[in-house]
Amino acid sequence: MSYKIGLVGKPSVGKSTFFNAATMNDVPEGAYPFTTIDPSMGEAYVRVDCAAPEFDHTCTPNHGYCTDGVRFVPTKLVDVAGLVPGAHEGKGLGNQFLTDLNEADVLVHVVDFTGETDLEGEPTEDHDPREDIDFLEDELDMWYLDILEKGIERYRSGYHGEDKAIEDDLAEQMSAFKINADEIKQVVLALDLELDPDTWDDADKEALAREIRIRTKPMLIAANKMDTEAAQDNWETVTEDPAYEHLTFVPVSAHAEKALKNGNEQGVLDYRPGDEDFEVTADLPEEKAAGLEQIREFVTDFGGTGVQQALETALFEELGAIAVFPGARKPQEDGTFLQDCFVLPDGSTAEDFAYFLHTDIGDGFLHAHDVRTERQIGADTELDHRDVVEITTTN
Ligand SMILES: Nc1nc2c(ncn2[C@@H]2O[C@H](COP(=O)(O)OP(=O)(O)OP(=O)(O)O)[C@@H](O)[C@H]2O)c(=O)[nH]1
Repeated sequence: MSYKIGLVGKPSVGKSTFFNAATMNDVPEGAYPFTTIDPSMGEAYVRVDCAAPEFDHTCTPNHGYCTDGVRFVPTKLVDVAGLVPGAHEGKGLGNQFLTDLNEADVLVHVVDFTGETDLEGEPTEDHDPREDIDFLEDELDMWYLDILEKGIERYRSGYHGEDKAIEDDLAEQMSAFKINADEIKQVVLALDLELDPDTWDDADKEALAREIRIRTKPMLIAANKMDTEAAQDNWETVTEDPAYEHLTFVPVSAHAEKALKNGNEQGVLDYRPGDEDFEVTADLPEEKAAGLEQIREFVTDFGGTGVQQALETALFEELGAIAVFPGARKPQEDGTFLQDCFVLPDGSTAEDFAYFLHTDIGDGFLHAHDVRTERQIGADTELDHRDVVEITTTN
């Protein structure tokens, strides 16, 4: 299993630039974990501080790569195409769009913060980026509401027989969103509603759909084009608006990330993705050098281009995932060390991790060790981000 981060956004916001920059990586040949012929799916990487230096060894990653103690762990990035203009006028979201959305564990909504593209992606002035955020949230809520209503229908038609509970029917109908009956029950009660759809009015259903959407489809806003004054002018207005408190914003310049990755590829600069600075290693024409200095100003001010930051915040904060290294204190006989680093759901236990590695390892689970502290940990122990865990099996 590997996580999928879905990239969404209306046309011309810089989604392609973001996607291309994030998936363009100088990865050693053969180190790609996913083979795909789907151009809308790419390999991106999230940074995790490597555990190897703590053991005074060098890691040998199976997938991704590691530079100066920073491990680049592969994750899937899906370009969710088709946030179509006019969708809000009743056409609704396209099928492919919904299929892609269904599969995405977390969304990064790329928003043009300059306000210079309208809802259709055409050039304009003074467009409020909040409209884009509302637009996508409303569309998602309508989609969820539709499914919620189908669940209510199902309940009313008595599909589950006499002993039916509304949360069971809703969970069944919403199985693609990975939410169970218990969690649905919690949401209903948290909204002060009864577990009886006959008592829900339209506003209640909308609130319920929205709450389930927020819980099951975490979303982060990549405030793009922040290298421009227009975008910077909008930043405060939008991010400090209390109506958007439920969202996390990351300032991004997809353009800067793409330029730095290009420079790296051409061998004219040294840039490690996500870093706050880079080194120019070639003599460049004046114009190009000046352009890079502008980018330098941006990355030093904003702590990076924001592309890596957006992906990592989406995965590790919005989704709450953790990265875990399977391993031992010492390299193997063949010199390999900490070859893997896996991204797991929040709350994963030592036993979950064993099953994640292999069914046989899960079935034969005897005990696990926290390699750092050398303490034995039980099957039910919840793991933390960056744990190094060794599992002992009966076979
Ligand atoms: N200033 C600035 N411009 C950017 C940035 N990212 C993208 N752009 C520009 O925005 C325009 C649209 O970028 P694309 O990446 O093609 O946008 P898109 O959202 O994929 O658009 P479609 O391909 O039309 O769906 C291009 O002119 C880019 O050069 C950025 O970070 N800063």
